[in-house]
Amino acid sequence: MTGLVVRDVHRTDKSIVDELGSLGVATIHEAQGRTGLMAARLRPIYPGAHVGGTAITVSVPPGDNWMLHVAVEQCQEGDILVVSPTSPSDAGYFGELLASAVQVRGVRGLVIDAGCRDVAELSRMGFPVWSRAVCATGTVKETLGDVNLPLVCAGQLVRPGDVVVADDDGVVVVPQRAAETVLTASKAREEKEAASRARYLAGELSLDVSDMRGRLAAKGLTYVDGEPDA
Ligand SMILES: O=C([O-])CC(=O)C(=O)O
Ligand SMILES: [Mg+2]
Repeated sequence: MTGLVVRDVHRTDKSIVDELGSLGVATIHEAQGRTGLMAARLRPIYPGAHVGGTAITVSVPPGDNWMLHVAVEQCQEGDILVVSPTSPSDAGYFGELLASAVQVRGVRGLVIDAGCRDVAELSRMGFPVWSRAVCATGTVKETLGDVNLPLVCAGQLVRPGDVVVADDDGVVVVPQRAAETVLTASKAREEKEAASRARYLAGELSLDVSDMRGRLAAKGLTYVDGEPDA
């Protein structure tokens, strides 16, 4: 297909998105059954960024950022741009100019399985990007792609309007239909970890806090004095 598709988005409820966005990527990933995590090659361009938002998906040809300009018009407050090239590319698709254009529209960040550039300016602007490369190579505006169709980005299926949360640990996608359930499970996990943390800080061993001793013994772990038998 050579034609361009720009589709309307039905976004996840904002209060759920914002609550998920306040939780860590590792927590959410665990709470949704260790699913949804994008490949570890996506790294933040500066440390400490932590955002949650609704996905605007952009499928782009290698070395061509035209569809990003088309996508800007579709963005609303609370969105995160999720960009994936149809073939691998490290080119610098996105920089401070495009960031200016989307930041005024309330976009919270960019996730791109390709390159970005102008990272000093992006850092100064406080516009977070998770990318597979930082690369000054420019891109052209020649070939159409798609905006707001489901796509695969860094190994994960992302549908427009899904929840995307990103922090120093990586990027996780929460499908819109599961968002409320995953939020509940994530909050429960946070509470459980808070209780464990308090016990660790009080000097208890994780072996006891998590009842591991019986399972270790069942596996045959033995404690010996001196040298183990050869
Ligand atoms: O202009 C581009 O193609 C990408 C860029 O550097 C910017 O957005 O500032
Ligand atoms: Mg630039």
